[in-house]
Amino acid sequence: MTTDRKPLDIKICGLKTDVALEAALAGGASHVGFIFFPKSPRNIEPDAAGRLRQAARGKASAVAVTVDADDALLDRIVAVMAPDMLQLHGSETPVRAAEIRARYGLPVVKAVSVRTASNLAAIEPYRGIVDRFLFDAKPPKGSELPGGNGVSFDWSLLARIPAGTDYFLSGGLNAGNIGEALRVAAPPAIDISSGVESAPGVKDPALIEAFFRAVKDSAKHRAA
Ligand SMILES: O=C(O)c1ccccc1NCC(=O)[C@H](O)[C@H](O)COP(=O)(O)O
Repeated sequence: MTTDRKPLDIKICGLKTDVALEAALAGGASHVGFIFFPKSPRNIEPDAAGRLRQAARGKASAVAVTVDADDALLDRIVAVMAPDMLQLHGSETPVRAAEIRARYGLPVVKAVSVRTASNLAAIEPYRGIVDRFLFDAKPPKGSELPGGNGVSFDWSLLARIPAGTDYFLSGGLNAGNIGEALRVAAPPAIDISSGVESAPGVKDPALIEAFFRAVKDSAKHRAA
């Protein structure tokens, strides 16, 4: 059987070490993400991220994740790390997203937090401005992190997204639930962070490998 579906993009986010990066690349990550948010256990300095992104060059797209960053921080990240893509994971407006895209000439991913169908309407003003969305769960009460909380949302809500919308399905994915997530939402791309960690901010190569294996197994399952 042949299919004209694009291969699934897979982003491993919150990388901080060579070992974790190697595991992500060995598994076949299309994207590797670096978090620039001091409150996060995954926070990384631009020069360290630049060294890792250099090792990923030609193998995976490097994504710089920021939260309502000002131009000074973005200038520094872009100059030092040279990302392929910018992920905006805060309350950036469509105007701000457009400014950032124009200023750096880089593709922009806008994170949107989802709990109910009405949250998905939030993407409409960003259409034609950003290159891709990332649908994540709303952070649990009390969390200081807008992402990386290991919480998922109702994937069936994504059935309402207009066909052709490019997005990462994110939030609470792991080797145990990715098969079901792919079956329910059939997303063009997926993103994972805490589901491949042994402790907050500590990526576990064995969990990364298990995640890629689960993705492959589920694809085999669906093709059979
Ligand atoms: O991961 C973080 O610590 C983080 C902090 C601040 C903004 C964004 C953050 N993560 C962004 C991501 O793209 C995560 O991969 C995404 O939220 C999914 O995380 P998880 O539910 O842990 O898989």
